[in-house]
Amino acid sequence: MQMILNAGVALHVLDTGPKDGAVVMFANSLGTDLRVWDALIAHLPADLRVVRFDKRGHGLSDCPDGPYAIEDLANDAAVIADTLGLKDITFVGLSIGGLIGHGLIAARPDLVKALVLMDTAAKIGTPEFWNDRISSMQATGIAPLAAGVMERWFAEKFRADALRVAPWQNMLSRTPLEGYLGCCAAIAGADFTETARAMTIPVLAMVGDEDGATPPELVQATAKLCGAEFHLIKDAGHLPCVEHPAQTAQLITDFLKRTA
Ligand SMILES: O=C(O)CC1=CCC(=O)O1
Repeated sequence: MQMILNAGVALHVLDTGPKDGAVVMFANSLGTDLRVWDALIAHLPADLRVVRFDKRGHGLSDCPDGPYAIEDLANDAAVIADTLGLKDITFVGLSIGGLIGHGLIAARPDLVKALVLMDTAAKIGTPEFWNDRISSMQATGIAPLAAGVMERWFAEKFRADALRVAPWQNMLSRTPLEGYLGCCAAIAGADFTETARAMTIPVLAMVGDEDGATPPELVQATAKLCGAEFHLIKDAGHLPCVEHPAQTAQLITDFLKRTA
């Protein structure tokens, strides 16, 4: 574990695997921290250098005052990459993590050689949708709404076992409100349609068939814009890395081999 500083904001980073291994960098979703990748990473080849981080306002990273812009979050990723000397990154972005990936490619195309889009799109929702979410969360806090969010995050089969859902609901409920709302504002302002259209690097896209946050049609539309290959994960919601870690790790491993 280490902390990397970007303009006074300390970011929690985990950098594992051989330092000379091919680099895979992971960015997680709204209301989750880097543990969302634990199960998937356990299925990846051991010779990879795996870097993951808690975006600002989440996990063990600092929570500066919001709102944030997606460019702030992409800049955090760039500073982490530069501090660690990362090159030729395959960037894996889940939901807002995918927007961070697009932002990183737009700002620092020299860093990224391939992109994996998991349950994400070039533009997620509308500014009105996110402003409504910000207003209701400001009024109630996160915890009272967290059970409803689980219906978007997980497929029906997974939700049948309350003890499997509990850690993720707790993770969401314990996210700092300022950090969560700051990231909602970043999503509201993010539109990478043109970046996606201009994509020249290889892209892999995948989505759960029961994703209630970024539905399959939305993810597939972004995949088309990027010229990406597209995979539908059965019996999965918005976090297929949690529900189907072996399958999603295999898709990434095969993609890494094809793009090596
Ligand atoms: O609504 C959710 O919690 C799902 C989600 C949307 C953007 C993101 O990162 O997660």
